[in-house]
Amino acid sequence: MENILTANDLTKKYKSDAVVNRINLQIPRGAVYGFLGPNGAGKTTTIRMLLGLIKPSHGSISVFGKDLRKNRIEALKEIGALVENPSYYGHLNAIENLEVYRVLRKAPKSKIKEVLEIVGLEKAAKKKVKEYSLGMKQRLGIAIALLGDPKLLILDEPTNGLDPQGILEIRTLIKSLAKERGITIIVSSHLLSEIDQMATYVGIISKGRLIFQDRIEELRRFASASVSFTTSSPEETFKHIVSYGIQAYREEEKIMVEAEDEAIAKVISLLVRHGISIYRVEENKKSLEDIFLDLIKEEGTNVQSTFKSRIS
Ligand SMILES: Nc1ncnc2c1ncn2[C@@H]1O[C@H](COP(=O)(O)OP(=O)(O)OP(=O)(O)O)[C@@H](O)[C@H]1O
Repeated sequence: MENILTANDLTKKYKSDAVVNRINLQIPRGAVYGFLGPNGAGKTTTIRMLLGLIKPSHGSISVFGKDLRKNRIEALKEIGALVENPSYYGHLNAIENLEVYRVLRKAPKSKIKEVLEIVGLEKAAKKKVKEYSLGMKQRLGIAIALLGDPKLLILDEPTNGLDPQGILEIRTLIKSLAKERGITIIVSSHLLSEIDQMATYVGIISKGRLIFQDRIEELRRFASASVSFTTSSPEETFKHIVSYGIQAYREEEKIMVEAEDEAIAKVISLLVRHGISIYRVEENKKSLEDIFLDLIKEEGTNVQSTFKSRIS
């Protein structure tokens, strides 16, 4: 699939600290790309570089096949963004706020009604923005970002601070912008549960490094279950399973095996053949949240090294 945005070796250093450290991003056309990482991981810094708001210390960014450094104005025309608390004129209503940006963007007047409808603010269009809820303000921010008919929308933590209803509304809006309008979206968050519910691709950043990037299904694959065997002789059980060529590991008295039907059936018949009593066979599903936490742990984990091969 064609990448609408790529970043190579992107790095930002403050003094000698690399807060974004040689990351490679690939954002496929039409994706909702969840840019996930704990607070302070480097999401905002990366996004600010993608938007040309700060200069990378090293590396390059290409938007729609063009180098951002050389074609800044042209590239940025195709991008709409909502980055941290946008400033509004509180004493003006949504239409009046949008008018300010419409003139700057040189968009036609008809755009204002259109974007208000897209974000579901048409009924509140004449209300003063200072009376808006945070969720409404975020939707107005997205409306402003849509004024220039962007092909790529970059949203930095758009659901931060919202109540569950507000979060749901923004999430629904993001999904529909991608699905119905074909807009590619990069959306950052520190919550995997958020990203899980709207993203088709995910990039995970931790301490300035990109530690995973792929389709969200690939991340889910790591949430696949393992099966634990509790038997009369863990030692023997482990020995037999491994000698049969099935991957297994020990967790105290339990022997863990990947939960593929064939493997489980083989293990059971093997143990029965060797006269080992099977007390319990249990399925243990690792949640996506567990995987995310594993990934961002200080020390590299098995999961992380498995993921490394997925990052180009
Ligand atoms: N202008 C700056 N000078 C020095 N350090 C900075 C500057 N801007 C950001 N940082 C540092 O870079 C790191 C990454 O910050 P960044 O805001 O990109 O993280 P983030 O992933 O967006 O987190 P959050 O969700 O908390 O905003 C942080 O440790 C931050 O303190």
